[in-house]
Amino acid sequence: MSIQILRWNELADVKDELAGRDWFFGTSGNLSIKVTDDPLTFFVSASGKDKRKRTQEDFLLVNDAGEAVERTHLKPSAETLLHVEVYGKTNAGCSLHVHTVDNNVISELYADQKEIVFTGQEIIKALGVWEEDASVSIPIMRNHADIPKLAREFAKHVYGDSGAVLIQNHGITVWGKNAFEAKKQLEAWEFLFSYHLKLLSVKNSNIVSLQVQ
Ligand SMILES: CSCCC(=O)C(=O)COP(=O)(O)O
Ligand SMILES: [Zn+2]
Repeated sequence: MSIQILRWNELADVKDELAGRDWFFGTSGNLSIKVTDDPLTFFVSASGKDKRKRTQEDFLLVNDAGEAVERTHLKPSAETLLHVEVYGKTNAGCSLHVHTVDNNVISELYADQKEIVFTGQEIIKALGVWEEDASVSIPIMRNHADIPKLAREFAKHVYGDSGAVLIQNHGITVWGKNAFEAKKQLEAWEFLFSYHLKLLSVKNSNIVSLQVQ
């Protein structure tokens, strides 16, 4: 099987799994997977598609400028330049971007701090951190409608072959060695966001019920 078909299927399978989690609200989200290093080419999701559907037009091959390398009527994701930054600055092989309610709420709640830190959660090991009572943090950056500007700001947080960035009231982008590693990371961050919001909500309702007693 050609490397292109292998990578296409790998990305399509990850897309199906994220779709199964209902992480592609209203056509939001985009995904990419590296195909060749020199010259850089990668498959990126076509813009505006319903990412819950699996079709032959889900991805197109683009170059290091995020432009289609073959004639196609498909448009690369509007946020392809962020994927360009990931492959330009790291050795990552896959990048995933989803908008969830939890990642948007966390990004809004902690926007002023420009990051959120999590400590002492077992799931942190899925992020490759194995020390006892370890902490992990994820940067939170402002959203920009201008995509080249968004990509330039995003690039400031891109280093290391795996990583993650929250974009305020927009979504999370993660990258990793391959599709499996990127998805693992995405699931770990979303677990931490969901846990944190649930904890805040339980604590808050306990305070309210104590006040009314
Ligand atoms: C419909 S959400 C607005 C665009 C966006 O943020 C996104 O992730 C999806 O854009 P794409 O061009 O990749 O479909
Ligand atoms: Zn987006």
